[in-house]
Amino acid sequence: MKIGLVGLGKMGSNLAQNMMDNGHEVVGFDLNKDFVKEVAGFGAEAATSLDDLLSKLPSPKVVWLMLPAGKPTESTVATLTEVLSAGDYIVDGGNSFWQNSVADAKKAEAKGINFFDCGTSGGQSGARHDGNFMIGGTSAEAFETLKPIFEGIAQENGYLYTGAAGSGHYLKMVHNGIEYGMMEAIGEGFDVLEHSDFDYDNEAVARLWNSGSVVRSWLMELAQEAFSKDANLEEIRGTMHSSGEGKWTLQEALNQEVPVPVISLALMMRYRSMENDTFTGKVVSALRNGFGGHAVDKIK
Ligand SMILES: O=C(O)[C@H](O)[C@@H](O)[C@H](O)[C@H](O)COP(=O)(O)O
Repeated sequence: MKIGLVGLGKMGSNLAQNMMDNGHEVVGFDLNKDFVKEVAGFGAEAATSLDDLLSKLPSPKVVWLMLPAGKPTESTVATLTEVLSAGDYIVDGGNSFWQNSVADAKKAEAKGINFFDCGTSGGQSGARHDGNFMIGGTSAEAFETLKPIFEGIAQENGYLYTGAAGSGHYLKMVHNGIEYGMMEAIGEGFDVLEHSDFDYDNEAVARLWNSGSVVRSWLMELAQEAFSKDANLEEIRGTMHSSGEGKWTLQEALNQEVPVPVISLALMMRYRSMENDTFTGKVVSALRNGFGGHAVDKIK
């Protein structure tokens, strides 16, 4: 199949190579010309604009987006919905908010365009080989056309058509909520070890836990790899950025009145990590001092 891939950053470029390895042709476009050059070097056909990309695709056209969630994806989907024809396909492979996907699908489907929201997991290595894909969209019947692509680029059992548009990105959102909780628990465990009176070797512990223990996992393997390069992670700060999916999971859980204490605290810890000091801390410290005369740490 010939696929138009828009967005050739780390994920898009790896996905392009994965698609080509699996016998598909890729026409690639990115606003960054260097990225286009790079995938052309791997054998993809280079497009100079979105229009150029579309002109190089046979009908029905399959246009796959690997763009940052939010404006870049939304504006590209809006343009594609205008210019594509009934029977064409849009696949949003980014981390879009699921309600945006529901709205995008509605507009596309009103013109007869098939819309699929595809949560993509497995990081950069998953995009390159044996990825994991959670796909909602227009219909199971329309999905049959895209199936051969997923058969090749996903690992065995690594893709699922989950039903109506929005359900793919909804599932990816919850997946990432779980990811927040798991990573926070791993981080906290190593923090306790770090503060203990014993002298643990973090890399050796991660390797041990990866060798048959209950908490063996890809995340633990990544921890092992990180500790192998920097035994106590002295070179990196503990600020934990977030792109929104943990927040969306919590918001959805609140809407549905589902208790998610672990995910919500993991998210709060990410926010806390972004501040050196907190106003909460100052207020609590002042109050302790007020009622109990407890010491406060002065800034100067
Ligand atoms: O499953 C995955 O491969 C990851 O979840 C991937 O999609 C990405 O690394 C996260 O979106 C980061 O999310 P945060 O920036 O919110 O941690």
